Amino acid sequence: MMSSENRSHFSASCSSITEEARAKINLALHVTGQRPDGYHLLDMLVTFADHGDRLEFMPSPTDEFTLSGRFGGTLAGDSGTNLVLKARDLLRTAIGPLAFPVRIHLEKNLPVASGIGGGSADAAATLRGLMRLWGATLPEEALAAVALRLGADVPMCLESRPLIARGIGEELEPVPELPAFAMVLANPLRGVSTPEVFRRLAEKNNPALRLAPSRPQTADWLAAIAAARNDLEPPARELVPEITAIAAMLQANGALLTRMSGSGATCFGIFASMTAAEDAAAALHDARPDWYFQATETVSGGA
Ligand SMILES: C[C@@](CO)(OP(=O)(O)O)[C@H](O)COP(=O)(O)OP(=O)(O)OC[C@H]1O[C@@H](n2ccc(N)nc2=O)[C@H](O)[C@@H]1O
Ligand SMILES: Nc1ncnc2c1ncn2[C@@H]1O[C@H](COP(=O)(O)OP(=O)(O)O)[C@@H](O)[C@H]1O
Repeated sequence: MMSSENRSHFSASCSSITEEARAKINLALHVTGQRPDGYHLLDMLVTFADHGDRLEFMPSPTDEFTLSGRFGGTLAGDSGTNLVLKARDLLRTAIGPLAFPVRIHLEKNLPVASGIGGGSADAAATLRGLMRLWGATLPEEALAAVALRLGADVPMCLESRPLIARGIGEELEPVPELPAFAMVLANPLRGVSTPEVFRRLAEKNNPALRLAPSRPQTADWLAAIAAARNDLEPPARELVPEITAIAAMLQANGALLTRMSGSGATCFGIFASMTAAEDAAAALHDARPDWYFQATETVSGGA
């Protein structure tokens, strides 16, 4: 039953709050070791796309969760295990009685289990949105701990701006010099299991990521990114051979640089302009209408 406090929240404000859950892109991902608990130590250069899922939050007499969007159906069957609801429940426990019932709607535009952190971005957007809706404040460390419990990528998705992430993703350093990139995200719509890719990794102690601290020019950044790696790409390519094909398609359509993001299978191509990226995405869509191609501009570090 709803308490009188909850009822007053519901009647006082039926306006909704929206949050963007931007796709996360690992421009580089170096696996540098493994912790005793099995988690891998990573060095990552990460940025975020101006494209992603969209969440809406509003007070409600009872908790509710609904889904829509191109990939909403993929998650509909197991909404009980959705990271959005895990984030809501963990935050509610941390906040206490202020956390009245909510209706949450998730427009799922990002492919699931695709290396661009859709679930992590949704969880982070839920933390941001519900903090606003509930008018709650939590010490920064407490919020960071809630985020990390939800997944290694959730702390960086809370930030959603260019950064270097180390450890398993809990050590974050902003990169304000990173420029925006015109990009195409490409995915053959075969989900990849992150633990399975890590299990197949042949070498766990690889050289760390080395980037000079300040490179304001896009061409310099492209050269630095090209010199880095995604160590998860070879094992992911074994699991999903289409990754090799999709990277070649991006290149054939004018990408200056292509790489896989996260544990795959999404690959990104960086283009000279948004017009070039949009033209490439349209041509790729015509070639494979059953795959996912999305032109997007990434956020700049200075934004
Ligand atoms: C690989 C990355 C790179 O950004 O991205 P995605 O491919 O998921 O997008 C992430 O580190 C993924 O983070 P996230 O998706 O939150 O992973 P979690 O749910 O915490 O972990 C899922 C499983 O992956 C493995 N895992 C994950 C992270 C890590 N540093 N080492 C690991 O070995 C573990 O087996 C873990 O049980
Ligand atoms: N809101 C959500 N969006 C996507 N996946 C989710 C969500 N909630 C739970 N999951 C589960 O989390 C796993 C990882 O999903 P996702 O974050 O999309 O992967 P990745 O980080 O590789 O892009 C999937 O197996 C999926 O079933």
